[in-house]
Amino acid sequence: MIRRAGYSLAGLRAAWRSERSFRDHLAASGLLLACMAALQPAGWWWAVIVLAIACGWAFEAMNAAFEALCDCVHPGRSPVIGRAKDMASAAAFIVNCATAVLAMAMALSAVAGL
Ligand SMILES: Nc1ncnc2c1ncn2[C@@H]1O[C@H](COP(=O)(O)OP(=O)(O)OP(=O)(O)O)[C@@H](O)[C@H]1O
Repeated sequence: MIRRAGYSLAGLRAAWRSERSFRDHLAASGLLLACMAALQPAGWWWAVIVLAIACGWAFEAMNAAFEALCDCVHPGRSPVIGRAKDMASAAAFIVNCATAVLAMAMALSAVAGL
């Protein structure tokens, strides 16, 4: 159990070091959490947004792992690899868009006092 958690932390470190989009994502998450601390939305918003942020991190990590695997298995250019990477990127993009919509809804409801 502890050994497996160590592998996971090593994976997080690798994603942090090698993937700019992963670092950008963590920075955006910190900013969103800081906005929430300032806006003080209803308690359930914290659960929803933290879950969305965690999904975003997970998808970014999976996307980074998939890209690394593609580059290892097929180092040269290939339209199939390009499409596969685009689709993995689209998966992370969808989660990030959903998080952005939730963040806007949270901000509106906090400002409106709901
Ligand atoms: N081997 C390849 N063959 C063809 N197209 C590729 C290849 N590698 C990357 N691409 C294209 O370049 C895009 C960016 O790929 P790259 O591996 O550089 O990811 P990245 O810059 O880290 O992107 P992300 O922000 O999604 O992490 C891919 O989505 C794909 O369209």
